[in-house]
Amino acid sequence: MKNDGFHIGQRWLSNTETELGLGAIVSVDFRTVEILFPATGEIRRYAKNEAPLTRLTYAVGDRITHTEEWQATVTAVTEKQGVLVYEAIREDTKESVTITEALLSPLVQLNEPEQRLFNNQLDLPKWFELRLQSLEHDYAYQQSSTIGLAGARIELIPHQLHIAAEVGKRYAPRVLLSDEVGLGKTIEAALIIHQQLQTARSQRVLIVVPDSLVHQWLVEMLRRVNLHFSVFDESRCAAAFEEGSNPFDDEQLVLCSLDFLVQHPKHHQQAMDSQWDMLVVDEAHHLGWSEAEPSTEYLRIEALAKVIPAVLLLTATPDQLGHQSHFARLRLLDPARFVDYESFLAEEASYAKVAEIVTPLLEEAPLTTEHIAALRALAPELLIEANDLDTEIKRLELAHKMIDLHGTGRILFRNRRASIEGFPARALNPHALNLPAEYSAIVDGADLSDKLFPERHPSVAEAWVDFDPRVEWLIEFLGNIKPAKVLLICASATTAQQLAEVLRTKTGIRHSVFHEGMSIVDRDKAAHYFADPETGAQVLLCSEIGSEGRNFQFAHHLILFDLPLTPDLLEQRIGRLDRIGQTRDVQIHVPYLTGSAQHVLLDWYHQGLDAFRHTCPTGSGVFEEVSEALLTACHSPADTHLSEQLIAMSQQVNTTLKKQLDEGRDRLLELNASGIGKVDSLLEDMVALDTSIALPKFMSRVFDAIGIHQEEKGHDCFILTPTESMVNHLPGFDHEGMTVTYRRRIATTLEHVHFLTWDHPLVHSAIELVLTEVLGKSSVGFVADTTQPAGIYWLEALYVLECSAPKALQVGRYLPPTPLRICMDAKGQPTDAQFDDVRPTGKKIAQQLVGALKPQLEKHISQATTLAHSQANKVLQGALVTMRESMTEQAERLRSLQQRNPAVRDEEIEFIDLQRAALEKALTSADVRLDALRIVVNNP
Ligand SMILES: Nc1ncnc2c1ncn2[C@@H]1O[C@H](COP(=O)(O)OP(=O)(O)OP(=O)(O)O)[C@@H](O)[C@H]1O
Repeated sequence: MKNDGFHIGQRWLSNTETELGLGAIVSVDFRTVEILFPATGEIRRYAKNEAPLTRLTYAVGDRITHTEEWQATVTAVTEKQGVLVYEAIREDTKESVTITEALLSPLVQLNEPEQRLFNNQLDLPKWFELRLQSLEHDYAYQQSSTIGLAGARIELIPHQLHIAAEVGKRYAPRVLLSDEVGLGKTIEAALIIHQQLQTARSQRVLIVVPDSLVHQWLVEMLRRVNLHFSVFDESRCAAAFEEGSNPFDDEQLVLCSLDFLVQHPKHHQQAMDSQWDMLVVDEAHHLGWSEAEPSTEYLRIEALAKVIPAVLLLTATPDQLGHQSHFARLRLLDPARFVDYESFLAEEASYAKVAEIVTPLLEEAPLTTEHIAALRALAPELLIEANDLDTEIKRLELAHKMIDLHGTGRILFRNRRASIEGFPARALNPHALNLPAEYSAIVDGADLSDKLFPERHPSVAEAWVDFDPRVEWLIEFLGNIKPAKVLLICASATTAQQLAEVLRTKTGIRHSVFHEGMSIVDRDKAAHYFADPETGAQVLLCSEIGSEGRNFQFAHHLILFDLPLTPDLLEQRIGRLDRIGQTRDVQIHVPYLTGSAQHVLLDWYHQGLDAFRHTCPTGSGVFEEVSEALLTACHSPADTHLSEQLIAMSQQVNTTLKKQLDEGRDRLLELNASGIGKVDSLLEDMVALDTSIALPKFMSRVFDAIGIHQEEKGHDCFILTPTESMVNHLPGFDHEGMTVTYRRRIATTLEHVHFLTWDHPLVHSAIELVLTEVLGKSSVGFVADTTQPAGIYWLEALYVLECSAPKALQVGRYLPPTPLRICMDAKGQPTDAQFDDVRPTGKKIAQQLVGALKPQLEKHISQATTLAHSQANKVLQGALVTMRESMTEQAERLRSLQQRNPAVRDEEIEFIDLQRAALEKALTSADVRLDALRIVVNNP
């Protein structure tokens, strides 16, 4: 619209102070114009011929906002005495209205790049780069193999990364993480949760752990992956229950104890009623099950697992409560795959055969006709064709399918120490002591518990500490070994407390206790006191609850004051010290009373299973086979013949079971986990990210642009503080100042330092800030290219291909917001020119340039938009292909399973088909939006 001068009532924008909003002319005289900016209440007076103002005019189809804050769409524009009058349709009431420009809202902000460009709302050219880089980095991040993994404050340990990457990228993963004790299941779970959250595959996570591990999990989640979980217990839930609201609905990330859910059915129901994406259960061996008598623990978790799509169960000793319970947990994870215990046992018996058939698929040698026949016979439902085997990738895929359908499934992950290097050794130090006469009558009785733990018999309730030689041995041992830290584990809380009392009254040894009779807070205080390297306790006296999950690897001496009856529990106890992070050999001390039932156990573990010096993965299997002989030997410890028989039998069973495991289950797990080169490339990506300077460089520009001062502090650390010109509130930024590092090594040693990675919330909010600001949507800048004529110009147009869909569809896994940069030269030809150092031009020159080039620029923008659409179409087609492949694979797996198992319901397959249709619809509705424009002029 033609502008024939200033008139009262017209609306103008300031070119220099865009934050003033839309101004209204309040007076005009011969030489000056006065303008009021109602949004800020400020008045400016300018010389008419150089006023830095741009008239805001709308065209038919534009959306305008009235001072009363309703919106309308313009249908016609007329002018009366220099003031524009808009005919429009109100969006809310659909009425036709007439609005003079004086009634436009002063809070107008021009969002569209073209609108801003041609209304002189120009920003510094660096903001265009920041927008482009933010979009590009975010896109690369969404597509990266390291998403959710790179930002964890951990050492890069391959077996953990492999599992985390494999599981974390799945949609609603349901798996059993079953690494041997202390290999990092908690860390793996943290990585998976983090990855699922970062990719928006999950948003609400419920973690359930034993009482004694609540605090440790809370701290690990925060420390390792920056996730703040809320601890739920009776006190937190009771009040809300009274009010009738569901407290679980208030938080996204909740941590509670299994005991809490078992003790409080009403809170369990509340947890059931809240909608979770992921359930994590640690020490899942507590979920005991048998056909006749499933435990309450099992039933509570089973109920949750039925309504929560993703489930992670963690246990190092899946057979601890028997093999049936292990089966039940697998069935809980994948009811379609694991149908009944009998067929599971039969299937397990044929694992070795499956492994034998699958192995050649993973090798380069050609398959024989016998092999192909064997494959077909084993898996007739897969209808294997010769061309299913003609490339390495197809063979690998088939191998995994076979393992999934006929082997351990895709849901069981187990890393073994045997295949991981670098663990220190374990040494057994048995300390033989005489059986005191005071125990004679007790151990001669019929009760096995009395024989194993005579000190717990009521007749010696208080007195045993005075005559049991283990007590004196303990005092002497602690004195000799001082100041080395010692963890002592015994079966009962009373024993631990009584030993503590002796240490308190008879010695000056600093000690602490850890047992189920203490509150969670007191237990954590005790563990903390033990961990303190300077002034802490020398010894921590634990009941059995100290044998699970806790991290005590800073100590190198473990006293087993008594021995548990099952090998898995022994392994859990030793695992407190023998775990990742242990720097020395673990010394296991067993003070035992000669000729007692404990003596039998010691010999059995040591000679029958070699379970002290090495992890014994077959322990529970041997126990099931020889338990009768073991109990008989414990009942008659004096009969050395019984013990010898027991040991010989155990050795034999152990050898057989080990062979079966090696050839069967473990071989399959190994084949499944091998991933062939997968983890190597992931590790390379992680190391490349760790050493890349892209993030520090980008963040330093972002901090600079948004007004955060970054000062180098030494040790690869920086201090961030706000400057006076900080443009906006940045979520996650501490205005008191914060210390950050980009180095993993620093982050894993200095806990107070924030580890800035592409995963870090501060990096995300900085990117979001850049992209939600209008800054940078239009700009003009100079480059100095002496090889090109002066005055030549380019138009850079930045588009984003994006699609909106319900969050639950997680459409971002196929099509994250995708930036498309199109550059046009002055002749209207697309070019791949890139500009590194674009300088500001000064506002006035920029406006003149835009004014002069407007007709050409409009043409270039329309050409660029056509190009962007065609590029976007290619990207979209790629996304559709990937989505269809992945959905087809999921549906096919269920169809294959359905042929063997009628428990797979048609609805499950239909659900996948429905999802595919919804994704198809969402993806095809993806559209391209213009995000920013920059004019670059050569001015050498
Ligand atoms: N990648 C890692 N970087 C640094 N520390 C690690 C890493 N992995 C594990 N750890 C540390 O090693 C110890 C054992 O790890 P974690 O607790 O995850 O093992 P776990 O398998 O869950 O143990 P358990 O079988 O006893 O439950 C912990 O102290 C943990 O913090």
